[in-house]
Amino acid sequence: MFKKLLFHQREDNYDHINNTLIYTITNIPGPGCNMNDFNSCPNQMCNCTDLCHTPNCECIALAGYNNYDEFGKLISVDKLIYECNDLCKCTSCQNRNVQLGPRIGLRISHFNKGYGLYTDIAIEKGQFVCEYAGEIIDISEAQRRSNLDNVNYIFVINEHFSDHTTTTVIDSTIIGNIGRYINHSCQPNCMIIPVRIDSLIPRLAIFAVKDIQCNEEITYNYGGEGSYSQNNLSEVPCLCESNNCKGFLPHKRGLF
Ligand SMILES: C[S@@+](CC[C@H](N)C(=O)[O-])C[C@H]1O[C@@H](n2cnc3c(N)ncnc32)[C@H](O)[C@@H]1O
Repeated sequence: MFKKLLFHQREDNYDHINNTLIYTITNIPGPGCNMNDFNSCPNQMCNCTDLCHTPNCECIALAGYNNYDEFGKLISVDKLIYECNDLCKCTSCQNRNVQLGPRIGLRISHFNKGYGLYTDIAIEKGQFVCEYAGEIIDISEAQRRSNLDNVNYIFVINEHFSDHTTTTVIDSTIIGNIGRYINHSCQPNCMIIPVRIDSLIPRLAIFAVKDIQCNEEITYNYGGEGSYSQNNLSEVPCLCESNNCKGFLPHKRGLF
C-alpha cells in the first residue's frame, strides 16, 4: 500500500483561498531572521552508500536512532530530528521526509472556526502531513506585528537544550503554506515537531499522532503537548468541541 520513501518529491500544488496571500512551500527569512543560522547547515553529512540507518549514518547518529520507519512514519515524537540534506552522499535514503513536501489529499474548507484543513485521504499515525511555513521573524518583530484580533498566524516554538534555549518564530499571516489553515484542538490528531534539514533554523513539521479518517479535520494543540493550566489560556473561546475542551485557546506564549 505504501511505497518506500526514496527521494520521491511530493509536489506542493496547494494554494491559498484568497489571492491577497502569498504561497510559500517552505520558510523564507523575514525581518529579524538570523541569517547566519538560516544559511548554516547543521554539522552533519553522511557517506551512506546503502539506506541511511543506525548506527552508520552520521545524520541519524546525531539523534541516536532512526527518525522514520521504512514507510516514512515518525518513530518517536520526543527527540531531535536531523534529516539528510544536499551535502550528504546518500542516494537512497530513509531519513528524508519533511523535505519531500506535503502529503496529497489536503483540503481547505470553511466551517465553525473559519477556514480549516481537512484530509480527503486517511492518514496513519506517524505520517507527515505538511509544514507550518511562513516568514521567519524574531520576537520583537512578532510583538510588533501581533494584533489583538482573534485570528493569529504567528507560531512560536521554544526548544530547550542542555545549555541554551532556541526560539523560532514563524509568521504565516501574509506569506505561508497550507499549514496556516490548521486549527487548534484540545484533543488533536497531529502535533508540530521541529525538524532540521539544511538550516539551523528548524522547519515546523506536522505529524499525525493518531490514525485520521477521510474527511476529518487536521488539528494540533496550539499550546504544545504538555498540560496547560488556566493561566495559559487566552480569552478566545475554543470551538474544538472535544470532550476535554479547555474552553479557550492557549495563550500566545512567548510573545508577551
Ligand atoms: C492559524 S489560524 C487557523 C486558520 C483560521 N481558522 C483561518 O480561518 O484562517 C488560527 C486562528 O484560527 C482560529 N481558531 C483556530 N482554532 C480554533 C478553535 N479551536 N476555536 C476557535 N477558533 C479557532 C482562531 O481565530 C486562531 O487565531
